[in-house]
Amino acid sequence: MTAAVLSLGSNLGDRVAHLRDAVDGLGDSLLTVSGVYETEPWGDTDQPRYLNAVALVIRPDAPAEHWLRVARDLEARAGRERDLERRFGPRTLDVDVIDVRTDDGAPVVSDDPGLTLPHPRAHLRAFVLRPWLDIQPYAELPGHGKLFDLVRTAPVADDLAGLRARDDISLET
Ligand SMILES: Nc1ncnc2c1ncn2[C@@H]1O[C@H](COP(=O)(O)OP(=O)(O)OP(=O)(O)O)[C@@H](O)[C@H]1O
Ligand SMILES: Nc1nc2c(c(=O)[nH]1)N=C(CO)CN2
Repeated sequence: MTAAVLSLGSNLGDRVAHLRDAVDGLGDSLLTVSGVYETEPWGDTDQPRYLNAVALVIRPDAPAEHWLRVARDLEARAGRERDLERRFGPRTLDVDVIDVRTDDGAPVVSDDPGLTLPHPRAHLRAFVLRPWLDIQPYAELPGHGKLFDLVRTAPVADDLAGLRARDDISLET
């Protein structure tokens, strides 16, 4: 069994529909999903604001790579096009694998560029950590510490003001 934390983001087209389709696409694997946050673009500021959320998924006998395939499938279904000129540019749907745990709760750690775990930029991203805190308040990002500490220290703390909870949108199925 592996459990994974997936980050979902959208800033092109019908953002809510893209997030809802992604959550639907997780099917029986979905354990729970966070609230939705409107967030300032990170890494490349000249683009529309994102809607972000985080999902917790679980599946018997799934290796960590399974979650990367799931992420890529969901992005493809949302018609995501890669702009090689803009690494952090706009997209219909972005699904990142943030953290994967085995049966005993041990984190999967990998420096494979094809699947780096935990996600190498997650500790810098308020748009990942704040929604994650909604669903696992005592979670730890391996190598970086507790979420509740990360969101209270720079650089994440400085970016929290740019997040707005969208309580009018629910991704619960
Ligand atoms: N934990 C991970 N989650 C998702 N993709 C990963 C991960 N680790 C490595 N990758 C690789 O990163 C490559 C680029 O993925 P992608 O285009 O989604 O990046 P990005 O979303 O633009 O940037 P970022 O990963 O910083 O959010 C993919 O080919 C994928 O194999
Ligand atoms: N706020 C926000 N900014 C981003 C996001 C995202 O999901 N949310 N995804 C990116 C892809 O790497 C780049 N920047």
